Amino acid sequence: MSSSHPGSEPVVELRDGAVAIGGRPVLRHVDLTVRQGEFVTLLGPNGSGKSTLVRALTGLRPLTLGTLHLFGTPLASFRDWHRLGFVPQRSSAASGVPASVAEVVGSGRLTRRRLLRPASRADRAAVASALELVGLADRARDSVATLSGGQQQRVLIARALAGEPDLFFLDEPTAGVDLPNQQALAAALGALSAAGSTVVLVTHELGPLAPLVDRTVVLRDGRVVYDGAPLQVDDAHGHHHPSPRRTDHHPGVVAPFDRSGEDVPW
Ligand SMILES: Nc1ncnc2c1ncn2[C@@H]1O[C@H](COP(=O)(O)OP(=O)(O)OP(=O)(O)O)[C@@H](O)[C@H]1O
Repeated sequence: MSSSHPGSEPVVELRDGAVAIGGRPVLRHVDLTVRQGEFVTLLGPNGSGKSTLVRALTGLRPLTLGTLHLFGTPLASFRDWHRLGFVPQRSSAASGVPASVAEVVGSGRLTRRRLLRPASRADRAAVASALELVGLADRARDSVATLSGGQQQRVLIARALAGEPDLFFLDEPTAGVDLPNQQALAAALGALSAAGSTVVLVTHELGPLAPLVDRTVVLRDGRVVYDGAPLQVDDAHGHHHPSPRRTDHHPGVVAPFDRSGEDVPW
């Protein structure tokens, strides 16, 4: 099992995980351990099962086979959902109901708040610091609908950050997002990672996120075919190159392995 943080606690442990949807196998024999503080990217072609894996790891998509532990607790008895943040794929922050940026971000505090209690000073501080982190502090009072698509994506990330998760899942957060917004996102995730949070990120294109990554997992046809040192996505050629970045921060990192035995993992 590959790990860039060999000494730290596992926060996700999936053993022999399988997911079938409508009787069709989508994930098969997936073993994945993510340790506290790791920044892991999930790569793989369209339909390889990346989104399904993230949904399975967050408990949203039931496993057909296998076991999942979150923070050392079996999924069935796990209750600390406020420890997880999740930004799903292709979601929009604008709902049609007029809502300010601060309101949307504040909704990310609900898993930490008692029902019907007004927002506390801690809630307001968490919203403010999440907006600061994604670079939207000056837009707090604006209607979400007035923001660009990339800024709305940052609002959703701030909403997840406002819950102060220590395990953060993002499904293609940079898809369709322009470079300045990608850079703002990279800065936010960099700060989160530097503070010790664990990040699991699905992406097709790393862009400014590349320097943050300390481990890459590649899926193909619902299986893990690579788990090891960071790879860079080469969109033009559809394959990956090993990246020299960040492994030098982890001299204990084990050599990457390729479970398929092929040079190019997809
Ligand atoms: N709700 C669903 N109903 C039916 N099939 C599904 C569903 N969710 C996923 N699948 C199928 O499971 C397979 C894996 O899908 P998934 O979205 O996990 O892949 P992905 O690697 O995230 O793809 P992409 O990069 O396009 O987002 C695909 O063949 C998809 O059609």
